[in-house]
Amino acid sequence: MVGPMGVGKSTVGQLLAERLGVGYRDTDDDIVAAQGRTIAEIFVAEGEPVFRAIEKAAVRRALAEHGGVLALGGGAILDADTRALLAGQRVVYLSMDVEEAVKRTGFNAARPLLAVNPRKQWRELMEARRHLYEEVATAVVPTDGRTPEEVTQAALDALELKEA
Ligand SMILES: Nc1ncnc2c1ncn2[C@@H]1O[C@H](COP(=O)(O)OP(=O)(O)O)[C@@H](O)[C@H]1O
Ligand SMILES: O=C(O)C1=C[C@@H](OP(=O)(O)O)[C@@H](O)[C@H](O)C1
Ligand SMILES: [Mg+2]
Repeated sequence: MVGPMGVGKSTVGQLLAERLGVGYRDTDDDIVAAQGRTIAEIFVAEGEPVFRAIEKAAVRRALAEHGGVLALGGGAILDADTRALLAGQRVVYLSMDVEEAVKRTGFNAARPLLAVNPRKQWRELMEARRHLYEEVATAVVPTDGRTPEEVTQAALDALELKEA
């Protein structure tokens, strides 16, 4: 699962794993567990480049170890090596517009990249990232106005996978 922060990768990833009868894993959770700190704490203490290096290793490990549904952090696709690792995988890009993003995240401090001027930052972030999400995706699923269950069904349809 890839897409911007707050789009529902973690929520839909878990529902999708249940529907498919496979395991679920989330690289942000892996990082928090391994580091014993929140993502926000790592950003503040170490800065984004260090977080990205930690994240890259976490994605590599998760892809090697895990065969079910994997949710990535929204910025993981910024790394070219990570994008290369995603080649050959089924990759669902969950998309949304900025107003949906406001509703989903509440633009709160838990997401450090949106802490100052959230709407502007979100638009800039998407300008920098949209083509990368599209590059790695094998399926694009719009989430605007859809419940997590509806998004999950749309993802299943888009992947043309049968339920377990
Ligand atoms: N389709 C949806 N409709 C409304 N709210 C959603 C939807 N998907 C997720 N959410 C909510 O948006 C927030 C962010 O979801 P999350 O799964 O953590 O996104 P991500 O992992 O992409 O950052 C959560 O509060 C979640 O409950
Ligand atoms: O888009 C990003 O750069 C980030 C997204 C977050 O994950 P979610 O997409 O699950 O919110 C988390 O990895 C970190 O705050 C950075
Ligand atoms: Mg998440």
